[in-house]
Amino acid sequence: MSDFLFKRMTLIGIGLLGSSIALAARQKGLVEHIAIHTRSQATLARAEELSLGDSYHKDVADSVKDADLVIVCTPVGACEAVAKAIAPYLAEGAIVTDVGSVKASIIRQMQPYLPKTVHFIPGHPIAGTEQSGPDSGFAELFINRWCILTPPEGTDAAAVDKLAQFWTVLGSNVETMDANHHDHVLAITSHLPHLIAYNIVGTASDLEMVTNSEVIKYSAGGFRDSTRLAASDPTMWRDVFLHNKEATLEMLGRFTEDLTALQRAIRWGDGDTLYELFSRTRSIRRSIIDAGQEVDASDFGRHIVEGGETRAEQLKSDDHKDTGS
Ligand SMILES: NC(=O)C1=CN([C@@H]2O[C@H](COP(=O)(O)OP(=O)(O)OC[C@H]3O[C@@H](n4cnc5c(N)ncnc54)[C@H](O)[C@@H]3O)[C@@H](O)[C@H]2O)C=CC1
Ligand SMILES: O=C(O)C(=O)Cc1ccc(O)cc1
Repeated sequence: MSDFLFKRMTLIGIGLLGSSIALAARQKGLVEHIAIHTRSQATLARAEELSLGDSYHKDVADSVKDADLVIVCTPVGACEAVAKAIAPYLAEGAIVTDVGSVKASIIRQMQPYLPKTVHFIPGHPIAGTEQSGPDSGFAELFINRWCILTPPEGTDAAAVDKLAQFWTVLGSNVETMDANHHDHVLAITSHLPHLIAYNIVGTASDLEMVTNSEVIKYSAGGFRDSTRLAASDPTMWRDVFLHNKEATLEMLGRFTEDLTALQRAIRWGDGDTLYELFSRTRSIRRSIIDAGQEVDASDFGRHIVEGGETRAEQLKSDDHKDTGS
């Protein structure tokens, strides 16, 4: 009997998430063989240079043959095409999962094409950085992070347990959730913050009275910390918003109303409203830090930034500075 949890893991897409899974699964001895397919020949060649897998496949059908675990690590918008392409070649009993940042759309895109003989269990590791591509991966990405599984009704419980075990060994805390609920939660905790970061950079770059070089020069005044997410991959985030349209628009509507209330308070010199909100939000933000969600495994992969501090160190010291009343 082998000790491997899976004999052959196929990764479709080998960017930040795919390469991190490859490195972590190898480090933990979870899989015997790692097969890699990705759309671009140059990326596949780079994955091979980095020795991320054991076999590299131009042909997606070829990559999934005999796999007992298939993880789709492409942008969300590619998942329907991937499901169509792999469906006829999947081994009976294989677990097919993904890492996409939205979940209901993944089920709509993939489930109709996948045979009933496989276990389809959508997943989302809430773990990442603003980097992308096969060079950006690192084995510690998933440590102490949540991984949400959204198995459709009727999914085999033993298969869900086996996939949960995979993520647990990679260091994650696993939770199962309804896909629609996932999409609402992530709309506010992840998708809206990214949209705001993209927007604030866009607004700043369009200003006539402030130059781009001034924005860069004086970015320590809040701009840098609040806009890191705007460096994230444009294809990935285009797909997230197109595929989590309803929940994002709902959260954006709420956000816009609240922002209008703040605009009003500033216009009318209503300091009490501003003070009350800022006090409440400060204590919420501090409780997130206290819960240990801020300085996380993804900081292992971050580049050292100016001044020799990592993002984690910066955040720690910034929070420290913040403690005055
Ligand atoms: N970047 C992040 O922080 C996180 C991303 N995710 C999700 O993980 C997925 C992948 O994201 P990243 O790894 O960051 O993206 P990435 O841009 O680093 O990598 C995507 C990979 O997919 C490949 N690809 C694109 N279309 C393809 C197709 N049709 N067939 C095969 N390969 C294709 C690309 O060549 C690339 O290798 C996305 O769905 C994203 O929503 C989930 C958690 C965190
Ligand atoms: O860089 C960050 O802080 C992120 O928020 C990474 C991230 C991006 C997308 C996800 O679905 C989950 C995590």
